[in-house]
Amino acid sequence: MRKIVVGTRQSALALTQTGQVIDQLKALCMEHGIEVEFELKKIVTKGDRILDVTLSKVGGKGLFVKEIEQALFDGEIDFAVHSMKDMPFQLPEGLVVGAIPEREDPRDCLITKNGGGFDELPQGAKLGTSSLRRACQLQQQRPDLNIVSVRGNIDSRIRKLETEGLDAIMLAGAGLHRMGWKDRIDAYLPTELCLPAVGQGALCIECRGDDAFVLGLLAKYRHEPTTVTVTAERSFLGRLNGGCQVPIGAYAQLAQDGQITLTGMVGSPDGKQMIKETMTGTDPEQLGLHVAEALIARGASEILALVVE
Ligand SMILES: NCc1[nH]cc(CCC(=O)O)c1CC(=O)O
Repeated sequence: MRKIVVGTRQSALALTQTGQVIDQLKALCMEHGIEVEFELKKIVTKGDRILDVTLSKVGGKGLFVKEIEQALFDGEIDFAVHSMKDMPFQLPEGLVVGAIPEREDPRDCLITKNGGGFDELPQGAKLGTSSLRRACQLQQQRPDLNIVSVRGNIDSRIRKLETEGLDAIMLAGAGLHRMGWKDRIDAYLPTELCLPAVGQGALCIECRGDDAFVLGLLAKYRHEPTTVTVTAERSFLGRLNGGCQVPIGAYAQLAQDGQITLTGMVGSPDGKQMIKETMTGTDPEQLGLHVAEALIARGASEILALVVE
């Protein structure tokens, strides 16, 4: 029987979502009469070791995936489960996205001290997030908010609500849903108020480009609407060169008739500058490029250049 070794980070969320992927793949194998055994391998990444520095200062997104990709190259693992939003735009030569499974809720949400929603945050409220994208969009609505940087895994961030005396923290709903912590969420932020990160709520199954067995299995697991919408969002990100952690958001939806609607935003961390565009099309890659180019025509590159410095 063929054994497939699955690589993952060792955070509670990573282990939970990888376990869920393996369970779904096992069911799929049963259905198709494919005999496979799965083994989980935990990998400690640089992003997990450096938790006390703002991500953008230590090298951005790639931090969570490099060691895992090395394990793929070395044949120590056969595929890896990542959060799509942690994936850099370009994969290294030889590795591919084997499948994008069905997306969880893409929205950001609030866990608040007083149990209220966004409108109930007190004047000058201390809001914990280290995402420049979240800071930008909430400060644009509420310049009085006092943004406090909090990093760490979602469990430690929730603890910081109390230990750091915050009024609220902002997290991706998807992570909390997957952990079974839905009841901790006090409010969902509509995507019109806070555009999610590119790929938020989606997973990325990465494997070797020449592993026909794994590719064949993963092809059965792919979710078409999620693949289309996330492809549009990532095409947008790629055109803006948004490889590291920058205030960029995007969200695409696919209608019954095949029309994709993509909204993209670029802003400054203080929310004083923010530009947004929405367009519709049928080719996800082209649509992503068009929305990015519309924002570039309105000064997106200049806004982003100030952040990266
Ligand atoms: N940046 C960390 C990260 N990467 C993926 C998720 C979970 C949500 C998802 O899968 O998109 C989170 C936590 C968060 O942003 O709250």
